[in-house]
Amino acid sequence: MAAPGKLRGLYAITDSALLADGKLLPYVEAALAGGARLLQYRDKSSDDARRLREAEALRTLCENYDATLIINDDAELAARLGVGLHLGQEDGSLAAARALLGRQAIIGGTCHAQLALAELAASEGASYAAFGRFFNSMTKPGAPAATLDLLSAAKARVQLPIVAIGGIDLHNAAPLIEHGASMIAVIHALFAADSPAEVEQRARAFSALFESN
Ligand SMILES: Cc1ncc(COP(=O)(O)OP(=O)(O)O)c(N)n1
Ligand SMILES: Cc1ncsc1CCOP(=O)(O)O
Ligand SMILES: [Mg+2]
Repeated sequence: MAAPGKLRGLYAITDSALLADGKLLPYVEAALAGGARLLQYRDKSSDDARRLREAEALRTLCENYDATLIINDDAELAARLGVGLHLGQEDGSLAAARALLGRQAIIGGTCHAQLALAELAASEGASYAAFGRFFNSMTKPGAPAATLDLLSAAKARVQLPIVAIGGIDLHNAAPLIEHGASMIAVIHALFAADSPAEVEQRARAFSALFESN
């Protein structure tokens, strides 16, 4: 199982549009330098060769910063690289992914706004339960809405670290942590930036929220 300290802090997620034009590696490195603990490679394309190349490069970066790479949606790619995995409700079985990736792998599951999905994820061997979206999300506007009350209930009932996602920025993140999120997953408010320096500054600010909570 994952070391407990790994599953607390900023969870950075890549976006192919925001990180086009050579930005992927410098912007991700900046997020890691700023303290991101998990890095999810989220690329919806079917260009398998590029996906493998990029994921390998991200794995090296994560190793350099003692962070963990998580692959979105693609259990085979995660197995090939020996890294973690995030699965949504339509992305296949958590139990099968656990069998494929082994006990040590970090495997997360999307639970939208439903405690029952989190309890199921726990029983199937997930490492964390992800709830959200909590706010308006530019990246995934149609994701089901979750509330702070749900987070409190999940903290009390679900035996897994909780990830909050969806429209999270530096102004709205703190209450999520106060209500039980052990990680906050961020795309737009981290990577829609003009420079790697700006990404690093934002990542530091997100990470600092976990020191005071
Ligand atoms: C940490 C985290 N939480 C939720 C999601 C959403 O997963 P999913 O519902 O499968 O949607 P896509 O991201 O695949 O569009 C996630 N990726 N990461
Ligand atoms: C993948 C995903 N799942 C629920 S909301 C979301 C998008 C998160 O991105 P952003 O931080 O830009 O709202
Ligand atoms: Mg998915």
